[in-house]
Amino acid sequence: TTKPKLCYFRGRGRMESIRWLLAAAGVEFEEEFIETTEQYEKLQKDGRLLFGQVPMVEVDGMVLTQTRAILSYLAAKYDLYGKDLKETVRINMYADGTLDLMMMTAQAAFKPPEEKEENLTLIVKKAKTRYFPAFEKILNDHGEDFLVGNKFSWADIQLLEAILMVEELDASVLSHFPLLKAFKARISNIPTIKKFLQPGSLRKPPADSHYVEVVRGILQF
Ligand SMILES: CCCCC[C@H]1O[C@@H](O)C[C@@H]1SC[C@H](NC(=O)CC[C@H](N)C(=O)O)C(=O)NCC(=O)O
Repeated sequence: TTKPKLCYFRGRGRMESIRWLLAAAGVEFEEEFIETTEQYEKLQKDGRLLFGQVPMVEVDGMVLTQTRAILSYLAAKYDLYGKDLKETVRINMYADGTLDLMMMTAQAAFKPPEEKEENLTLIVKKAKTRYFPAFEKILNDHGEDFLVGNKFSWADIQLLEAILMVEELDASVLSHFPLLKAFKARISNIPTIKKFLQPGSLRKPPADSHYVEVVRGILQF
């Protein structure tokens, strides 16, 4: 079978959660990096970007865009989306929350220098006062190893990804969240995730100024 092909910039952005989900599911994928405006315009001209945007993933004979549509398709395809609708809606709630948090970090690199520090402080504050307390409570109330149905799901993958992303901004961010600390250790040790966290995997580094310049140049913003 042909591997899924991911088409995005050479960075995290909105594509990183898709890389995480595929890696956690043990699915190998290929990547096409958009480095020039010509590449981007060709994709648009060829009608491969429904709304003229990326991420775009070619999988199962389809050309998919819209990050959440792609994530939910892959979560369902790899049995990471709950056993019934009530589990699925909880996974969606948790996934949307972590996506909101991760999009804040994705856009942080694009803030003007004078706003950078304040914005990063705000992200860590949101993580510590809004998102992590919610997940700490879920783990506490359900007393299970995973967020939903005592089974590994897409929600667990996104929460770990979000935790690691915020720890890159403030390494002590979990100091008041013991259950999240244990969750992080547990999920990081799942073999497919452990492998993805090692050097040499297709995981992307935090955005640097070169990445920001390339994306700005291509998207003309
Ligand atoms: C570090 C990542 C930040 C890079 C910038 C990205 O963050 C997003 O805010 C924008 C980009 S991602 C690239 C952007 N894609 C989207 O905004 C997709 C949004 C869509 N709802 C989705 O979820 O996939 C893009 O193609 N824009 C061209 C343009 O709309 O004409």
